[in-house]
Amino acid sequence: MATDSIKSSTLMLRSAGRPPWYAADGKNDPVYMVGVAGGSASGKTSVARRIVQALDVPWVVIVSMDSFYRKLSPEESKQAFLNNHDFDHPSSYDYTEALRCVRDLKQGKATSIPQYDFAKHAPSTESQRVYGASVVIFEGIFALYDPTLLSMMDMKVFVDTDSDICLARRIKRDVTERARDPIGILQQYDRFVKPAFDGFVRPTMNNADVIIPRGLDNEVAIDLLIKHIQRQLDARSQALMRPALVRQFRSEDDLSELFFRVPETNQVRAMQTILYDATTSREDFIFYSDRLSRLVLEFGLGKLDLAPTTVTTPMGVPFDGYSLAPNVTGVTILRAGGVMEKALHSVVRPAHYGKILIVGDPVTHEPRLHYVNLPPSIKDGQVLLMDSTIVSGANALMAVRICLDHGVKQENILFMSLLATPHGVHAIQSAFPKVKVVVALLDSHISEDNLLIKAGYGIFGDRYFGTEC
Ligand SMILES: Nc1ncnc2c1ncn2[C@@H]1O[C@H](COP(=O)(O)OP(=O)(O)O)[C@@H](O)[C@H]1O
Ligand SMILES: Nc1ccn([C@@H]2O[C@H](COP(=O)(O)O)[C@@H](O)[C@H]2O)c(=O)n1
Ligand SMILES: [Mg+2]
Repeated sequence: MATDSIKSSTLMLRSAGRPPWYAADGKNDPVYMVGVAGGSASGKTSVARRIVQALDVPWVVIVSMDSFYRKLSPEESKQAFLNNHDFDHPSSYDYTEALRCVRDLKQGKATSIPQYDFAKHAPSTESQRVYGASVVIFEGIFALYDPTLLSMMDMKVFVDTDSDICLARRIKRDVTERARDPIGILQQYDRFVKPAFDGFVRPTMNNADVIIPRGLDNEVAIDLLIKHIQRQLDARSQALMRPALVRQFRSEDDLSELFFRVPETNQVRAMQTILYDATTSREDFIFYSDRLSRLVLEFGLGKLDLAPTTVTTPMGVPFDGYSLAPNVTGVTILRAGGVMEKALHSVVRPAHYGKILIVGDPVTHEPRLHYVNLPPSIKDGQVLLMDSTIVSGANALMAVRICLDHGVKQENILFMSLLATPHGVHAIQSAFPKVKVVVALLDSHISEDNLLIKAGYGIFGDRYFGTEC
């Protein structure tokens, strides 16, 4: 039997969408949490997966309580293999660990979720890294048991399936997926599973907002549930993203002292004019983008913390200066941020390079994280994070969060961009107040859909790479 099939799985569908930290200014709580409880094999995991499928929203994570079974002592483990260990008592779970994960996710933070191996009755050595979610589904027999966890849930669901059906399904599942034999399953069921369901699990039905009789078979109830969650998410996302609200945000005066703008000389204004001119040839667009990239990088590098040093000149005179930052990682946010890499190579010799690929959803234009490649040494030094444009700030927020998750300190991040909106910069500064932001041009004109800087250079990547339609 494949090992994968007997490990508990924390299903994660988080490839797309507005990340929860988009509104990480502490005022909004955009993470929607659903608890799904019920007896063993009642269909909790199946219902949770159906919700994820039907919601079709990005950044959804299912956290299974399987992940939080306590580690057994050697004697307990021996008994477990004899079907004589009680996995159905509330004390068999590590609630502190479950709370740590759920709290992180609820706050829009990344977390590490332990994995469980049912065949070994033991946690796996690996854990699963989750970068955060807009919707968290917490499922397990005791999902509606702990008061602190209950207080974090926006919706509480109990799956109520006939116990005979549960037992039949459990036998089938545990033989095929959890490396068990039917006799052992029945022994464990009589000794622990059934009494615990009656004594501990069923009473948590009282904590539920919604009870789903027959689990997955109850398409009407599941449909209603999904529609309700969708409505809640829509309401939240409108409050967060309505362009009118976003546009009335901030001017340059509202930005913190860690925002730096390249001084607007005539040369800078002229380059801006060329880039903004719809008739500019691609050749010129590339030339002046590269030039502006070098300028913003040179200017931004002036904001890096440097260590003082003294050297001796050829005349034998000591000279007090600085050593250029020894451990710098240049991280480009692809696709458009990649154009700044050329300039980076020409002005600095970073020790390392990294790439984060974020692509806008073709329909919603929300950011999707596709690829992350960051060197392990990134955590020890300063990071130059680069994107050509900051509009809503959503891509930038995602990229900063990923760097933090790789151990980078906020104060070591310098975010550089050619063109930004004040509200995009403000979004970064609200979420990550210690990050320095350096831009060449600031423009507060934004299109109705909140995607383009209206008076700006259009879609930078398309003009630079010649992929305009
Ligand atoms: N409505 C259903 N019809 C048939 N099989 C189902 C149904 N719901 C769940 N199952 C199967 O029953 C087993 C237990 O379901 P699962 O969702 O894992 O339950 P739980 O997470 O509550 O233990 C799984 O093998 C699953 O595929
Ligand atoms: N090593 C273990 C750990 C747990 N169990 C059983 O799993 C059941 C909970 O999972 P469901 O997906 O069925 O909700 C629970 O009833 C435990 O008895 C186990 O058999 N072995
Ligand atoms: Mg399950």
